[in-house]
Amino acid sequence: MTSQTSQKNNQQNAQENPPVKIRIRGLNKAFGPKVVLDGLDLDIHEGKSLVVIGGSGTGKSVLLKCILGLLKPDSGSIEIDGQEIVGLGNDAMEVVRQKFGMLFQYAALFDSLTIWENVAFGLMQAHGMSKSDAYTIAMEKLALVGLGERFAGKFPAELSTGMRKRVGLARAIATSPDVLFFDEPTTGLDPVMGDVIDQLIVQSVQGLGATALTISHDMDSARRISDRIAMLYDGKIAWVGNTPDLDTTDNPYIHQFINGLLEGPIQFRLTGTDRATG
Ligand SMILES: Nc1ncnc2c1ncn2[C@@H]1O[C@H](COP(=O)(O)OP(=O)(O)OP(=O)(O)O)[C@@H](O)[C@H]1O
Repeated sequence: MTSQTSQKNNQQNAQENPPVKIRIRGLNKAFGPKVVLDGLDLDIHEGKSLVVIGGSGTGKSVLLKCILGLLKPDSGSIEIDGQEIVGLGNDAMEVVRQKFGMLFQYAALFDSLTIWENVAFGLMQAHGMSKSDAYTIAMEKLALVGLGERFAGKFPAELSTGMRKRVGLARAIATSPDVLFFDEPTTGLDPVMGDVIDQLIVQSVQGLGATALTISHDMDSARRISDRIAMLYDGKIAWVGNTPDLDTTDNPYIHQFINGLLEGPIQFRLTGTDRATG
C-alpha cells in the first residue's frame, strides 16, 4: 500500500469513526423502586448528530438530565471529552455546561426579556460578554434562524410557537457550543414548521461542526436530523446504528417502534406506574 493510499484510508476511518465526545457506561437511575436507567451504555461521536428515540416514559428526559448534570445518576459513568462528570460539584459542572447549547421542548424563553436579550443572555451571564458585543452576536444568530431585526425588541408572548422555537435555537447556538442538546424539538409544531425547525437544526449543527444529542419520539424528525439513532427501552439502549440502517435492521424493537405495531417485544404500559418487562 502506498503512503498516499494509507493516508486516504486513515482519513476515511477518521471520518467514519470520529472520536467519542460523550461516553456513557453502566448508567443507573431509579426513583424509589422504579428503575428508569438500568446499566445504559452509549457513545456519541464528535461532530455527529444522534437522536435517542423511545416511547413515553422510557427515560429519555432522565438520560438527558443526567448528561446535563441536572439529575444525579445512582451509579455509572458519563465522560465528556474524557472528563468524568458524574459526581462533579456545581461550579465544575457549570464550567462543563459552557460547552453546551440547549433547545428545550417549549423553548423556555424568559417572558420578561426581549427576543434579542433572550438570545444574548448566556453570552453576557456565563461568558461575560459586553452588552453591545452580545447584541451583535444575537442579531447574527437570529438572522441565521430567519428572524430579522424587527423581531429583536419583541417579547416571547408576541411570537408564535414556531418562532419561539427559532429564538430558542438562536439562543442555543449563540455561544457556538461544542455540544447541542435538543429536547423534542418538533413537539407542538405543525408538520411544515417542524420541517423548518429540523432544517435549521441540521444547518446549525453542521455550521458549528457541533456534536448533537436529541431526544424525540417523532420518527420523521429523528430521521431528518440524525446521523445515528439509538433506541431506549427498558432502561437500556435496545439498538443503535446509522440512520439509514433503521429500515434494514432486523432488530425487533426497532421494527415494532418505527412501524407502530402492537405485537412485538415492547410492552405498552397503560398505568404509567409499572416498568415494562418485555
Ligand atoms: N424527578 C422524578 N421523580 C420521580 N420519577 C421521575 C422523575 N423524573 C422522571 N421520573 C419517571 O421516570 C420515568 C421516565 O421519565 P422520562 O420523563 O425520562 O420519560 P421520557 O422517555 O422522556 O417520556 P416522554 O417521551 O413522555 O417525555 C417516568 O416514569 C417518570 O415518571
